[in-house]
Amino acid sequence: MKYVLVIGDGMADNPVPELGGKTPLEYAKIPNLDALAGRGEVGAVTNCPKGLPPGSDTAILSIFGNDPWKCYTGRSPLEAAATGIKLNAGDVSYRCNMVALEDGDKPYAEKKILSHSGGSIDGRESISLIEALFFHPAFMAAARAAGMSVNPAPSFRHIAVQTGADITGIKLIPPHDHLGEVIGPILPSGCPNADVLRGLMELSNRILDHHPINEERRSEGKLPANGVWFWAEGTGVELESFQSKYHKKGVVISAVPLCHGIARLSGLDVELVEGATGELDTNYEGKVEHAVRALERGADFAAIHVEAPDECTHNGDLKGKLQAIEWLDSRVVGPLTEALSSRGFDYRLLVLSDHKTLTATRGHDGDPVPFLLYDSRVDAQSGLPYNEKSGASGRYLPDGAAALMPMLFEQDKT
Ligand SMILES: O=C(O)[C@@H](CO)OP(=O)(O)O
Repeated sequence: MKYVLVIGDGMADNPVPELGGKTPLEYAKIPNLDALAGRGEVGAVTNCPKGLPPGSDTAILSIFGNDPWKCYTGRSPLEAAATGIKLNAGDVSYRCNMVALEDGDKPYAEKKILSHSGGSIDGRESISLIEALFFHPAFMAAARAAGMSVNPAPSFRHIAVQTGADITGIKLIPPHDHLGEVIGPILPSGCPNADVLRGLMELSNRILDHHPINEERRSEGKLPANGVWFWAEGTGVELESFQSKYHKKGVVISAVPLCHGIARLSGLDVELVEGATGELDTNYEGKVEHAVRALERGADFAAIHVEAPDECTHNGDLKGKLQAIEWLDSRVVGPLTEALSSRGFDYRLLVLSDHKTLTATRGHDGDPVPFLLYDSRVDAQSGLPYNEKSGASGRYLPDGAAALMPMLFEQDKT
C-alpha cells in the first residue's frame, strides 16, 4: 500500500468576478482531479489555526501532523533547517527576501513594494545580489554591528541569522500580503532591534538599486530586486518524528525550503529535483518521477508540493494561477496516478491546498480549503468535482494537524 500527498500551494481561492463568479479551481480544466474526486471523498479542512498567521508555515506544519500551537516558533527556523543551519540559544533567524521596490527618488518609507520575490528572480541572480550586498563595505559593517549573517538560497528566499538579538515586541510583516502598498506602515517596528533591521533594509535599497544586475533586469522589462526584507523571525525549533507518529517512511519533494525544513526536522527524506523552481516553470514531471522512484525503492509515503499557484496569485497573475492548477492536474496528478496503477500499487491519495491565496487581495487567507481523498481500492462515488463548493458540502475537519495524516494512513478508524 502506498500513500501520496499532493499540495497545490495557495490554489484554493474565493469566487473571482473575472471568472464569472467561479473560483480558479472551479474554472480550470482539471479532469484528473475531478475524476478522482468523483470516485473519492471531497471535504474541507482548516490547516491554519485561528490566532496564528495564515501561511504555508502554519498550514504545512499542520498537514504533516504538527500542531502549530505546540511547535511553531516562526517560519524562518523551519526554512533554516532545510540546509542544516543550526540556531544556538540567543540566535534569531529571519527570512531575508529579495524584494522589488518602486523606482524613483522618493524617500525609502514612501516607496511601494511591487514584488515580494524581486520579480520572481532566479536563484543565480538572487545569490549574486545578496552576496554583493553582504560584501559591500558599508552593509558589511552595519550587518556585523547588528550581529547578522546571511545564508544565500537559490531563490528569493535567503535566511539571515542574528546573534544575541532581542526581538521582544518586534513586528515584522510578510511582504507578500502587502503588495502594491507604501512600505512606511509595514516596516519593522516595536523594539530597538526593529530599527536596526529597518536601517539594514533601507541601506540595501540604496546599494542594490543601481546594481548592474538590476539595471539589466530593468532593460529586459523585469522588476529589479532592489532591496531585502526581513520577516518570519524565530528561534530554534524541533518537530516530532513522522515515523514514530505514523509508522511510515516517507519522502518530500518540493522546491521550497519550508517543505524541505519541515521534512528534515520530522525525519522524512528530501528529494531535490533539478529544475524545480517554485514558479510556474517548475519541473512537474521530475517531481512525479522522483516520487514514484522513492515509492518503488520502498518508501510508504511521498509528498509532492507545487508552489506555482501561490506565486502566480501573489504576482496578480490569474492566467498563471489557472495554468498552474491545470498543470498540477495534467502534469502531476494524471501521470502520478497512471504510474502508480501501472506498477500495480494500491494507493491512497490526498490532494489539497495548504491555505487559500486570494486573487482579490494577492494575499493569504486562513479559511478552510477543499481536500480530496482517493483510495484506489474503492469507489466511494461522491460524484463531486474537486473545488471549494464540493469541499464545503462534505466532511469538515476543523483541525488539519490532528486529522489529515491519520485519515490518509487509515489510522483514524477505531
Ligand atoms: O515563500 C514565501 O515567501 C511565501 C510567498 O511566496 O510562500 P507561501 O505563500 O507559500 O507562504
